Amino acid sequence: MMMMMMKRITQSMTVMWQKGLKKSMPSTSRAVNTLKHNHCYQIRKSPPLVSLDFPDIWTPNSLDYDHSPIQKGSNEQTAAVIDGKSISEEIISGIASEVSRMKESIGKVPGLAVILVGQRRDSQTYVRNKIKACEEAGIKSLMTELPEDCTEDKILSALSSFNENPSIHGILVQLPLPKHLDEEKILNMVSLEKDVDGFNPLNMGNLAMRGREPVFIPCTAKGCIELLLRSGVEIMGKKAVVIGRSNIAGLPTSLLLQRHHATVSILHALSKNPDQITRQADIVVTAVGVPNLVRGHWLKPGAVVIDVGTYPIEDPSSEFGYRLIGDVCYEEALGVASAVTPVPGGVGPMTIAMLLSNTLDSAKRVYDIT
Ligand SMILES: Nc1nc2c(c(=O)[nH]1)N[C@@H](CN(C=O)c1ccc(C(=O)N[C@@H](CCC(=O)O)C(=O)O)cc1)CN2
Repeated sequence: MMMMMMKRITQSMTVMWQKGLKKSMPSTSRAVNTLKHNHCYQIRKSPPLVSLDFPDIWTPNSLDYDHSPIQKGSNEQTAAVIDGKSISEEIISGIASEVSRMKESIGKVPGLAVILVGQRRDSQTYVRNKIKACEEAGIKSLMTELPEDCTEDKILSALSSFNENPSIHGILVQLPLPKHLDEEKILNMVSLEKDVDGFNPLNMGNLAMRGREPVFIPCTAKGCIELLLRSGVEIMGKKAVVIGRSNIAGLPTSLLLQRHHATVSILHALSKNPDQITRQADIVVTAVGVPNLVRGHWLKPGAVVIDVGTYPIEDPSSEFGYRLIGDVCYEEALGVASAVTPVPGGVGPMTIAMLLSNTLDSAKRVYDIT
């Protein structure tokens, strides 16, 4: 009975839709031909896909930047500092124990391969830190360094040999790549089962889709969620704002927060009145690399703030002549938020811990260890 009623409703809806369509469609073929030449016909074609390929440039004109002086220590500190460095050390020490058990039981260890192209100082530091962390955890690492002007073929051939190497369970290409290289083509070449960065579009697509599981979750996004969970922050049902929509950090973090059932808004360089949107958020994750973008008054009292941004500024007094600052005006945030990650020592070390965790998971999958 129910089925029949449903069928009738569907049929009558189809008839109504067709009638409506007929009304708006010309009845003779001559009229159809005439329409093909005017813009009404165009409306029935799919609209062109809007490209995301322009860079999100955060200029003072695109945003209501607040240039008022930073309120250093004027408010009493309400926020706890989320110590990403020590949390990451704890995680890496757990990974080291698992690796040592794996070695004892099957005589194998996880292996990570890193490809670094060019001489960017920041990329060199991150890769050095990744290799050092692998050593601490007992993970084998291989590294291929290529010159700035290397050809795409050189990278593809290095990738192909790592893809085939059974002692390598994770492969990453350090980003960004020099401009002349086709990042998409290169990342597509990383075998899905070894894509520990989670940047293969199939992994990212599966992360975005209901009922699908990515093989790997991008490390920075995973690190942000891990920091929230380990700090006892509830995500389900909370309003989260992610500032930035990069493939490396903003996009996967917004997808992962959705998976954890937050209500997610994404802000970018063309967003209007970003401060009004962030002020409603329980959780703010910012990943744009604009120093001090998020001022104290951008935050709701008690919000949790995760700062992914890192921006080097000259500092002759520091060991390497520079120091890093984040997207968040840290001193102001401390007086408004309930918890804040510092830069350095917040999300950065977690990115590396999550890379090791993905590499260990990959090896466990290969050797069928639970
Ligand atoms: N292939 C990838 N490329 C890039 C990624 C990535 O996840 N995969 N993310 C960023 C850079 N990144 C990892 O590669 C990364 C950034 C920062 C840190 C970190 O530990 N930062 C420290 C400070 C380090 C310093 O002394 O400069 C901190 O914040 O405390 C680790 C990894 C872009 N590219």
